Amino acid sequence: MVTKHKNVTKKFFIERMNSMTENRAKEHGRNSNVAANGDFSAQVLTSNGELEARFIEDSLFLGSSTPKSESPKGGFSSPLSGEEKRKILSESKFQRSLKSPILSDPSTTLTHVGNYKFHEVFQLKQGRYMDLPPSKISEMMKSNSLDYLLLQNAPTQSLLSVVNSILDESVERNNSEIPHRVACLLRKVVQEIERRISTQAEHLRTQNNLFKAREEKYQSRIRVLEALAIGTNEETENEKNNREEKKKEEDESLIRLTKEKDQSNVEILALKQELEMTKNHCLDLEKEAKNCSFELEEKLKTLEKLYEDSKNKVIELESFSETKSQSWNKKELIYQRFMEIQFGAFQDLRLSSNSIKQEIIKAKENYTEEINNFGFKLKTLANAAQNYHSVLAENRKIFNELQELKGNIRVYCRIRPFLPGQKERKTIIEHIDENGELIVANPSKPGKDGHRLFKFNKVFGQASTQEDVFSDTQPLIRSVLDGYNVCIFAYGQTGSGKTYTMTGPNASSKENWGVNYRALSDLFSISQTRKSSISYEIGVQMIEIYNEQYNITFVSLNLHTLGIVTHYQPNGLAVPDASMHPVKSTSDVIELMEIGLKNRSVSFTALNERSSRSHSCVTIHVRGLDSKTGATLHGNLHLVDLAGSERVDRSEVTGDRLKEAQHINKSLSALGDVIFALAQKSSHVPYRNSKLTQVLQSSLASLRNTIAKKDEEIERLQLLKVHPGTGSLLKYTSPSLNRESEKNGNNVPKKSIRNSSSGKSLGGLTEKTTSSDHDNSSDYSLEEFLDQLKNRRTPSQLHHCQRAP
Ligand SMILES: Nc1ncnc2c1ncn2[C@@H]1O[C@H](COP(=O)(O)OP(=O)(O)OP(=O)(O)O)[C@@H](O)[C@H]1O
Repeated sequence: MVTKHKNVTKKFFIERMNSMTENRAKEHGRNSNVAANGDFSAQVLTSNGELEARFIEDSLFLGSSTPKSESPKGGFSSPLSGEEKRKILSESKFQRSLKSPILSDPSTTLTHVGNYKFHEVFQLKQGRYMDLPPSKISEMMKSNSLDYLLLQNAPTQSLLSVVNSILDESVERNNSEIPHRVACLLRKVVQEIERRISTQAEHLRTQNNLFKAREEKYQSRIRVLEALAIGTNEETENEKNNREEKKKEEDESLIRLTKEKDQSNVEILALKQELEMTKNHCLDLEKEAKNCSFELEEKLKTLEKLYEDSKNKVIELESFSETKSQSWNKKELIYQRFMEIQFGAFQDLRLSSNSIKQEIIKAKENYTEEINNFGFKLKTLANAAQNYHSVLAENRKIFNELQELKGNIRVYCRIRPFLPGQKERKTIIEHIDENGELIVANPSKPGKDGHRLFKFNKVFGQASTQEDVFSDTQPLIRSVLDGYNVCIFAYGQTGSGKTYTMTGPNASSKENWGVNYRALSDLFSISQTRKSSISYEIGVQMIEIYNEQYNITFVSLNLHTLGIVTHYQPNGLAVPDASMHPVKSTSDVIELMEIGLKNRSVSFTALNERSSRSHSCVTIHVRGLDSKTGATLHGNLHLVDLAGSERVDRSEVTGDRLKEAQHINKSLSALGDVIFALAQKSSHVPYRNSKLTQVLQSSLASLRNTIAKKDEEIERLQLLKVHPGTGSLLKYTSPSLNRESEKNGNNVPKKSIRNSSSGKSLGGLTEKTTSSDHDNSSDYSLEEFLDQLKNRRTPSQLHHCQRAP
């Protein structure tokens, strides 16, 4: 059985080798007799343990296929002996199975060597070697490339072919002599071949030893296997299977290991790269560490310095805090003392606050008591206040009755002093009585005729002030606020001081204020004192009458001519377009009146540098509302500054100025007529004879009622006669127009009536004239006006007188 197994194994090897040989032979395209004969020269065990039989064709012996060779084994004829050839052949037979790296694939050896192509060299045909010139052979021999390549890289078969060719050529030519150089070449070739053979032989010996060892090994295995096979075929089979499985596992493990190895290699590579990177990184870190350490050293130095500084500062601060704490300790002590004082004061305060509290309680009680008393007193006062209004009304009534007793029409005379620069003359004023009598001297007439007596309500001398003049007017202002109409006229010849008396030289100083401003100022002050019971509204109108035409002096500087007013205007001027300006204070009135005065018509005359050529009329309307009763009061105050009257011949005026003078005189005569008619209770009062009387119609009409019926609306008329105190001026007549006054004997001395030589009683109007002479220097128109009052002369007569030379 063992033998059988041996044969099977041997057979297996043989078959395997044959198949390989066949394949090899196919590759080389030739028939291998050796394979066919089942001859194999060697067995090769691969590293995997796989037996592989290789038939290695040795090209060295394939050279026997050369057609020229006579040798059945493909040998070649050479000078070698037959023994040597056999030896070579026997050795070749064995070595044929060996693989020679040099001879294994001649086709793959160099095809290009240096500048020479290998096949060119070995394609040199027979006979050419001999034909080569010595120089060419020498060159070839000298050529390292040829020599080297020929020997080192040329296939052995080729080398042998070359040698054979050379030898064959030499034999054919029967030339026993071989050129030296060829011989050298041959020797070299032969040497190379010998070297190769010896190398191969050495290699083969080594291989042989190896094979022998392996063979022994395999044989021992075979023996083991045979033993095993003898033991049990099944086990063998199993073992075989196990072996195969093991082999498979080993293969798998090998593959796995290989993979693991590859993987490990990859990992190693990655690790190496990582290591490299880490090294670089470490280098960078080292650099950074160096830099950092350098910086840290610097910082350390700085910090040390700072530490030193801070140490010093700490020392300083400690000393400073020491001093501070000492000062604070001192302060604390002071504060403690202060607190103690404060605490003591606080205690005192608490005590005093308690006492104040007690006092407050007491004061509260007193206060309550007083409040109660006050309440009681207040009730009494309320009762008194209730009575106050009735008392006030009573007072007003009594006051106005007193005014009426004094006379509703009053005439005052003011003597103007000499003006600075005026020629000093002897005054004609001889005596001024406190009762209103004025005695004027006429030096041109001797005896009794040289004196004239005039009677007025009051005469103001040359030394009288604006205040003195106003003092007698003042009560009338109160009457306006009580609802009376008051008319104050200033008349007199040009330059006698009418405007001075009514307005004053300038409004800037209160001392110089005339009747107008003082009256208004009084009006406002009285209205203020009464405002708790009566609230007043005050308005102002101002017009001028120039050449029998109206000018509304507040409107503008341009004169504004209006038509004649025909309708009756109660309590106001009969001029519809004269605007009413509400005023709140005296300054408002001053402002308005200054505008009016600027607009007033003035011109130069021989008697007065700046003569007022118009009648100026300021009307103040007062409306009072009694807050308790709701009753309303209406009163108005006319302040009339009449134009200067003059004798036309004396004033030496002509043209427009003459016309102005005539208009002025005419209107003054008309005023005299109206007053006379009113005093006479005449059925006809000639208001329409002049614009002046038309404008004042409503106010003058109430005068008539006053005279007729005492209970009705009362009008008061005050005539301020102003004349210069020079000797050249007129004899004067003093009218007292109040019949009631006359009855009471208040205003008109009986003596005057008795002594009247030329005058007649005119229903209460009396006059006393001590001289009937008409002084040429007298004021003609005024004279006429007064004469009219005395003699009831008609305006036509007056007109006639004016024309008389
Ligand atoms: N009582 C007085 N004291 C001082 N100067 C006075 C007095 N009265 C008038 N004068 C002065 O006399 C001059 C004439 O006065 P005023 O202009 O008032 O007269 P008049 O009567 O209004 O004149 P006319 O009728 O022409 O307008 C003025 O310079 C004025 O200052």
